[in-house]
Amino acid sequence: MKVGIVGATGYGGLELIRLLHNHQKVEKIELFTSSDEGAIFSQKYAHLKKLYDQPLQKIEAATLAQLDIVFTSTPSGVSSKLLPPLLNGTTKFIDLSGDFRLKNLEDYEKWYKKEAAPSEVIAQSIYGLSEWNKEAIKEAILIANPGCYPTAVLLSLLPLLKEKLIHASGLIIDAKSGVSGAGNKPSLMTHYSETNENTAIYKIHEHQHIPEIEQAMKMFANSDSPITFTTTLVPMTRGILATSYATLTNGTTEEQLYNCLVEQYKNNPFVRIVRETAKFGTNQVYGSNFCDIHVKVDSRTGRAAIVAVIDNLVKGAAGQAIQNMNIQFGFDETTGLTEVPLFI
Ligand SMILES: NC(=O)C1=CN([C@@H]2O[C@H](COP(=O)(O)OP(=O)(O)OC[C@H]3O[C@@H](n4cnc5c(N)ncnc54)[C@H](OP(=O)(O)O)[C@@H]3O)[C@@H](O)[C@H]2O)C=CC1
Ligand SMILES: CC(=O)N[C@@H](CCC(=O)OP(=O)(O)O)C(=O)O
Repeated sequence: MKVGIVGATGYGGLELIRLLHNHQKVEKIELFTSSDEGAIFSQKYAHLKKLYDQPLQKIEAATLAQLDIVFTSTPSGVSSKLLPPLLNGTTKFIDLSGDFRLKNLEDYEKWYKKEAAPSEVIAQSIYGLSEWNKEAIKEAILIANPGCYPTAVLLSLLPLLKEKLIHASGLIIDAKSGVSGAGNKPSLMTHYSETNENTAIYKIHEHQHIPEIEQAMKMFANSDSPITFTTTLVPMTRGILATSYATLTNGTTEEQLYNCLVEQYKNNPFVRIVRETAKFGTNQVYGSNFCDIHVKVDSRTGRAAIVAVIDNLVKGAAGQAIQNMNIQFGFDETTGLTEVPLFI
């Protein structure tokens, strides 16, 4: 099949290339840019020399229409305008930005502080949380790939909320991310001298992933309590660790939480439930499409800590997007995604 990547020069785009390179069903990868048409890709990225010595192409509807699938790995606020005129009913699109995730346009404009995508396009987009929306993903023409933080949070909490083993109200979610989550555009936020030897909380109670998490909790677990969600930037390149603190419903035991997660994901190769462990961290999923989940009950307080780790660029972005492509095209879900985590 023929695949296009719009935004190939960004971190999400580079990760799509790395993973699609070894995908058995992909015969051709075409790369598109909005800013550097004609540039030889491997001259921008030396690690791709002899692999991608091809020119970056202009984003044109007619060119994209010849491809089976196009990934748009462009910033929120860009995808909303770029993508709608490219839709042709045949080529499938997977967008990595936040522009087609929120069904309520007012929510988008409030949290992203940008103009929303056209409502008719939002209406046809399918939320690409692979493990929870497979039937809809199979039929989708436009997939809104989930945000990196929501992926970790939702995979770990949805089964427990659905089975009412934890209270939906009063959920506190403390998530930490590596700096690549902010993309490759330099900023004061991600400048080396601001991130090295530092850990900083940001967008407190204002993060754009709050409405996305709440929307999916309602959609998949019929739970509509507001969440407290905070994000912290830590001095590492990749990785998200999201810890949720939840009050247990009457009599829930650690065993029940564990069994519920195991049962939910028994046929899902990328979600691993880790039982006893001395430590639990982002390096156990580094470079891979795994989401690892660990739960621990505090009997003194009646609360559980539910922890999830992912690689933000893989399960949090490009890997999940390819998993969705596999589901859409009827390939084995793991095709091209069998990398063992780098760990050390
Ligand atoms: N980084 C992460 O961990 C995650 C990112 N995401 C989302 O994925 C998307 C891509 O993220 P990421 O790769 O990190 O971002 P980057 O900033 O690294 O890359 C974005 C790319 O988009 C292209 N672009 C910028 N402006 C335009 C435009 N006006 N028209 C077309 N293309 C444009 C640029 O390429 P060029 O100039 O060549 O066109 C740029 O390289 C974002 O929406 C992000 O929110 C989602 C989950 C995780
Ligand atoms: C570390 C870091 O800065 N992460 C970004 C994640 C961006 C993202 O995924 O934004 P979309 O909703 O547009 O996809 C953030 O917290 O905003």
